[in-house]
Amino acid sequence: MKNPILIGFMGAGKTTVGTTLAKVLGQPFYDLDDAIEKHLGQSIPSYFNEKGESAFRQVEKELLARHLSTDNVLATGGGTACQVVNQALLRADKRPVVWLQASDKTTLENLSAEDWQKRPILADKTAEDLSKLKASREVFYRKTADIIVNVDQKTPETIAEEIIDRLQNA
Ligand SMILES: Nc1ncnc2c1ncn2[C@@H]1O[C@H](COP(=O)(O)OP(=O)(O)OP(=O)(O)O)[C@@H](O)[C@H]1O
Ligand SMILES: O=C(O)C1=C[C@@H](O)[C@@H](O)[C@H](O)C1
Ligand SMILES: [Mg+2]
Repeated sequence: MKNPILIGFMGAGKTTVGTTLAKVLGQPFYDLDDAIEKHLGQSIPSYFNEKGESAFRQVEKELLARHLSTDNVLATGGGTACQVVNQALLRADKRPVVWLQASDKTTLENLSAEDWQKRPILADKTAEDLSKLKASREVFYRKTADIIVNVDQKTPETIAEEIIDRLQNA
C-alpha cells in the first residue's frame, strides 16, 4: 500500500489523523502547513498578513511539488487541493488521495477559538461564511480524491483504521 495524501477542509483532521495514521503504519509524517511555517520562519497568519494569500499559495505549491516525490504520509492544508495547479501535482503523484469529509457541525466543533485564529482564511468569518466556503470547495476535494472517508463522530484512531481498510481493499 502506498502512503496516502490527506485532503479536505480546515478542521477535518488532516494533521491529527495523519499523525495517527503515520504512527500506525510506522511511516514518516509530513504536514505541508508545518513545512511551510518552517520554510518561511514565521507563522502562516503572520505571512498572510505581510504578503497576502497569493504569495502563500506560491510557497504552498513549491513545497508541495518539492515534497511529492517522497513517500511520507502527507497532510495537505485546507486549500491545497482547491488550487488547479496543485490538483495536477496531486493526481500525478500516483499515491492514494483521501478526502477527509466532515459535516459543518463536526468542522465547527473541531475548530476551537485558537484553531480559528491560526487560519487566516477564517479571520472575521462567521459560521455561516465557513459553511458557504466549505460548500464551494467540495467540488475540488471530490475531483481530486480517490476515496472519501467521513470523519463525523469518529476518533482519529478509528478514522486511521478505516483509511487503511479502505486502501487495502481498494
Ligand atoms: N476525529 C477527531 N476527533 C476529535 N477532535 C478532532 C478530530 N480531528 C481533529 N480534531 C481536532 O480538531 C482540530 C483541527 O484538527 P486538524 O488541525 O487536524 O485539522 P486540519 O484538517 O489539519 O486543518 P487545516 O486544514 O487547517 O490544517 C484540532 O484541535 C484537533 O484536535
Ligand atoms: O483552507 C485554507 O485555505 C488554508 C488552510 C490551512 O491549512 C493553511 O494552509 C492556510 O491557513 C490556508
Ligand atoms: Mg492541518
